[in-house]
Amino acid sequence: MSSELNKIQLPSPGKLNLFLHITDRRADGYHQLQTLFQFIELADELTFSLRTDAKIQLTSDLPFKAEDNLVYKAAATLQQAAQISQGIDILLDKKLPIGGGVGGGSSNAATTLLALNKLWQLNWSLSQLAELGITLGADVPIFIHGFAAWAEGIGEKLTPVTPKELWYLLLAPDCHVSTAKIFNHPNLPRSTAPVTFEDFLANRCHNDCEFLVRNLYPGVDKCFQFLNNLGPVRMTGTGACLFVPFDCHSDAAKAFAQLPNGMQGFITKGSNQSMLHRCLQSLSK
Ligand SMILES: C[C@@](CO)(OP(=O)(O)O)[C@H](O)COP(=O)(O)OP(=O)(O)OC[C@H]1O[C@@H](n2ccc(N)nc2=O)[C@H](O)[C@@H]1O
Ligand SMILES: Nc1ncnc2c1ncn2[C@@H]1O[C@H](COP(=O)(O)OP(=O)(O)O)[C@@H](O)[C@H]1O
Repeated sequence: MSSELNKIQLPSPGKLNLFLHITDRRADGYHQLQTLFQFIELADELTFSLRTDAKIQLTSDLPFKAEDNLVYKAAATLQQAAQISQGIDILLDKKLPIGGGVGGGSSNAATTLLALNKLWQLNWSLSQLAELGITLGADVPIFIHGFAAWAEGIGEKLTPVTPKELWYLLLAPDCHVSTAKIFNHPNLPRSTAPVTFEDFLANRCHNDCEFLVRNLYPGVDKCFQFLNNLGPVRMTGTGACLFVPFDCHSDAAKAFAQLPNGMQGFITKGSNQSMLHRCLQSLSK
């Protein structure tokens, strides 16, 4: 890559938790998980342009202060950790549902760390960036590493796996589920016995948050019941998004066509390598 690089545009893809089991709760309140992360081809877009001063300027149409955005926090945290006096202009074009369990905030933070590592010529390793990233959100490391993974711990112990790259009908119910609210709820199951990848392949896995979220959010339950007529539904993360797998695009499209007006749905493909990393690889050629 050219050392004169001063602008870069990168995708920031979402993820699905193909299953999510809670196996324990740590003394600090965080939950021990087993989950399988796979990327989807649906993505936000971020544009980064170097500034001549040290300011970090973020433009987005999200309805909260730039300083509260994980993109800004990622840039500021890296700038401080690397003791860099260069700044950045960032434009965030949001396409992923917010607070939906597709990990948009964490993905945006990871894309920011990877982009600034290049533009600020820091040469940090992926492991260094992931270590910094986990202080911003539990899912940042998976987006930094960019491969589908079996995850344990709080989501940071990653083993690459290659589940089938199916097509998904993804539905975003019209509500935001707070991750903290679900994890703090007394009725959340917290002692699912550990499973293996073979259990996943044999369809012996589920999402431990799903039942509770459907109970607390009638809008999620309504979408769940609708999708249940189209195929095996599952929730991603702590919700609210739901997905149904299909073997091919045309089957997913047929199901999509049956969505009632007003339900926000997407057809997207699962991917075992993040489109961000495919893009970074093609830039380095
Ligand atoms: C559980 C997952 C699975 O992908 O849910 P989604 O957010 O994607 O729905 C994520 O790891 C979530 O990651 P993220 O949304 O970044 O969570 P964080 O900001 O780190 O944590 C939000 C809050 O959730 C709780 N929390 C989070 C992760 C975890 N393993 N145990 C927890 O108990 C903590 O109370 C924490 O304060
Ligand atoms: N760049 C960002 N994109 C989305 N949400 C963000 C971002 N920065 C901060 N947030 C905050 O993080 C919360 C969780 O957002 P998101 O990552 O989309 O959820 P999830 O982890 O459930 O997929 C939002 O409600 C919002 O307040």
